Amino acid sequence: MQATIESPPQTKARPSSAMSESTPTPAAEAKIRFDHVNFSYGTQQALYDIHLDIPPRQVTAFIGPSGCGKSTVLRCINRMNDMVVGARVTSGTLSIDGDDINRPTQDITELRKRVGMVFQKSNPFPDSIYGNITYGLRIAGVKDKNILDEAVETSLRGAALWDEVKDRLQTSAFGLSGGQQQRLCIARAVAVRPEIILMDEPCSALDPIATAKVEELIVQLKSEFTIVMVTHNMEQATRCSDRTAFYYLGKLIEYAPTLQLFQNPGQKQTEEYITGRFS
Ligand SMILES: Nc1ncnc2c1ncn2[C@@H]1O[C@H](COP(=O)(O)OP(=O)(O)OP(=O)(O)O)[C@@H](O)[C@H]1O
Repeated sequence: MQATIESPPQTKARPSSAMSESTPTPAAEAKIRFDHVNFSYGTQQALYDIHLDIPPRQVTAFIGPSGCGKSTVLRCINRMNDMVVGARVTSGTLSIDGDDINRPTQDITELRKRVGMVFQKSNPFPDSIYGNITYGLRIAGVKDKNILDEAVETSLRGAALWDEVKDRLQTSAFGLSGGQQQRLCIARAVAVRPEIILMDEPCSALDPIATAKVEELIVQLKSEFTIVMVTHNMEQATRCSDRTAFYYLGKLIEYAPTLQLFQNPGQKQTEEYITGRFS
């Protein structure tokens, strides 16, 4: 039996090696499902038998030491790893709403419409605030100014940025502070109404006040979006996420409700990592 989201807590938290001996059971509520996924960069295997269900409209955090594979798992979800020559899923299935996203007929542009991404370092386009938010809609062919205006206001409100920027929408996005730029990038991701938003260490370049705003935003956004975030900050995982996955050396060691994982870890390696006794 795999680490399905309906399982009782004790059975959710298990090492991937234990999962690999089991038979998958469909989880009706899984938005994203990794089913025994192995992944390699060329000849170097980076992920081993990743098996987890990510529920819809919750925040799932990925934690673990540097190089353990968190970002690789995240980038499998929107096939960002395709951009690396030789990188590929070597076995297993990764599905969203039951559809295998690595099937030959998968349209990558469609996939990336469904799966937005926010990066570690904010990356506004060299354009106005308005231009940044409307970019995705304009390349999708939306020309109606009323629709674009409404999307700008809704997205900026959704990213808790509207009040701060509503009087300077036509000014450069580079004129915003680092924290505002990161919230702008979240608003830009939200504007195209994806189903899933991936966040790779979204607060690592921010000060504590900007971090608090982005964390608050992440918690608000989960009412509409499925959020998966990589973080090195365990307090952040505790504050923001519903479920946490701990990885080590390319393996999923433990996956459980966040409070359970931090208060009562089921694996020795998890306990050593979260208590800072990891060697
Ligand atoms: N583009 C790449 N080409 C080759 N190997 C890569 C590439 N990206 C990552 N790797 C390797 O895959 C493994 C997992 O890396 P990944 O970046 O997913 O780890 P991570 O847990 O996100 O690390 P960090 O916390 O430092 O960002 C590492 O051994 C890394 O060297």
